[in-house]
This record gives sequence, C-alpha cells and structure tokens, in this order.
Amino acid sequence: MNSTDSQSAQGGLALEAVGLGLQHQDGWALRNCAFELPVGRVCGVVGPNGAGKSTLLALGARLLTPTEGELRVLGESGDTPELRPRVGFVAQDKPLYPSFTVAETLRLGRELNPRWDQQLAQRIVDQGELSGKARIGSLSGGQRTRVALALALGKRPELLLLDEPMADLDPLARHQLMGTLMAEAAEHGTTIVLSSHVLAELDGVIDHLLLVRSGRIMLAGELDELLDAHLLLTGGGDPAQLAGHTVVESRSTGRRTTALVRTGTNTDATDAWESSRPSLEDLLLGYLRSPSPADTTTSTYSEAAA
Ligand SMILES: Nc1ncnc2c1ncn2[C@@H]1O[C@H](COP(=O)(O)OP(=O)(O)OP(=O)(O)O)[C@@H](O)[C@H]1O
Repeated sequence: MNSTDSQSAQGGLALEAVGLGLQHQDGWALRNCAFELPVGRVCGVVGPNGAGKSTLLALGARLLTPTEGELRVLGESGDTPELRPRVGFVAQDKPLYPSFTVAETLRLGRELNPRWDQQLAQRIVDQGELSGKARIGSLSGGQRTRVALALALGKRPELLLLDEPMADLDPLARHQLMGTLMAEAAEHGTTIVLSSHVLAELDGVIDHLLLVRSGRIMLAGELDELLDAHLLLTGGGDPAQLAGHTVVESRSTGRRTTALVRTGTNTDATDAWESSRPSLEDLLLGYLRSPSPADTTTSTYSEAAA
C-alpha cells in the first residue's frame, strides 16, 4: 500500500483526483486534473459557465466514468455498492419523480437509505411550509430544491455533492438551508462540496476552494492558505517592480495599477505599493480574469506556486 492509499483508507481524503479527465464527443470537459480534498471540509467549486464543475461533481457521484485517470471518493476507486449510501448528490436540475407527493418522496428516501434521518428530512420540508400531500410536479423550482436537499441530507451521507444548490432559492430559504448544511457539517463532520456562481454565498462558508477553468484545476487548497499566499497590490509604481512575485492579473486605470500576485520571496519589491490580503472575491476574480489556463495550467495550487 503506498502513502496515498493509506491516507485514503484512513478516511483522510474525501476526494482525490489523479490525472483525471473526461472527454465528450466534442472535446474534453476536464483534463489532467489533480487535487486532494480532506474529509470534513466545506469546499466551494467555482468557475465560469462550461468550466467543468458539474462534470466534476457527477464524476464524484459516479454518474460519469473518467476517460483517463481517476477520482477516488472516500478512498474508493470505483462505483462500489458500499460507497453509494456514503455519498449524497443534488444535481443542478434536481431530478425527482413529478407524480410522487412530498411525503412519498421522503418515504422512498427512507426505504432506500439505511441511515435515513426522517426527522432532519421532515424538518427541512416543514421549514418551507410544504404539504406532504403536494405533488412534486406542482412545486416551484425553489420548493423542489428544498425537497431534493431534504432527500440528500436525510440520507446522512459522509460526502454531500451539491451542484448549484442555492440557485433558485429565495434569500430566506437560502440562508436557512445554508445554516442547516453548516450545522450538519459541524455536527457530523460531513464533507460538503458545493458549486456556485454567487461568490457572496460562499464567503464565510467554505474553508476549501477548487477553482475550475476550461476543464483545468487552476487553484485547489485550504482557503486561508490560498489567501495568505496572495497579495492585492495597488499603486502607481512600475509593474516591473513586481518581478519578485507571480502576477496573476493586473489592471491599470490612469496611473494606478491593481495587481493580484502570488507572493514570492522578494517582498522588498512591493514596498512602494499598498498591499492587502485579498478577499475571496478578489482572489477568484483575479484568477478568472487572468490569461487562459489552456496551455499553462498546473494541477494543484502547490504545483502552481512552485
Ligand atoms: N452531455 C454532454 N455532451 C457533450 N458535452 C458536454 C456534455 N455535458 C457537458 N458538456 C461540455 O462539457 C463542458 C463542461 O460542462 P459542465 O456542465 O461540467 O460545466 P459547468 O462548469 O458545470 O458549467 P455551468 O456553470 O454552466 O453549469 C462544457 O464545455 C460542456 O459543453
């Protein structure tokens, strides 16, 4: 058993991608991805439309099979019967049986899942004031999302994969359900991986980040470490002074330049600049605006920083 196997077997890693790629007829949705997500983290998956976020989550849920490489889930390489009850997945389109009532949907969850938590699932449904007799097909998009989250959380998975879970929820429901998710993570150590385009929704919630762009992992790691390793610099200095750092992205308006840099060893070079720790939004926008990763991407933050 190599060191990676033993770490996974001890439950150290919820996800571990090695040379992961998924090819569709038209091209690669993900290519050469490598990252590790330790158990117990709340991980945000961020990236532009078409970046590969849903593909990554569907690979984790074993709805897709890699074309190359692998994505180990809770230490398991393939789609084993033992893995299924341990992983919950809410897809972007929240597929549920439209002819079932809410109560029948929860009953199905109870019958299919050995660790089913009826109280939790029922509480999530009740908070949305949904009648057990209502048919799924008659619910609004946000109400269906609530039922889908009740099903996924009621399963009591060790790993919860959520593809844009909050997109069609009203602000109160969003706040309520995010609170329930965080309480779940804190109480049971559930690993939560959620994709979102709403950066404000992730701020203060996630402690791990995966930034996907053009099918590549641009950044992966603990959020605090990533933020600590970058600086947001503002000034009228010569951008050539930033040579001691790796400039992720810079913009100039008039004589002022703002640059997001990965800090290097030569910090004297930036004395002439105002510097601050970037916010999550600064970090994400900087990387999303930076030149295309297609030819230059490295697979993990630590490699990228090397
Ligand atoms: N079934 C499919 N057949 C062919 N190509 C596909 C299929 N599903 C996804 N793709 C392509 O794979 C790439 C990644 O798609 P994916 O849905 O994973 O992106 P995403 O980051 O989730 O996007 P969004 O933010 O818009 O949901 C895109 O180029 C998309 O066109």
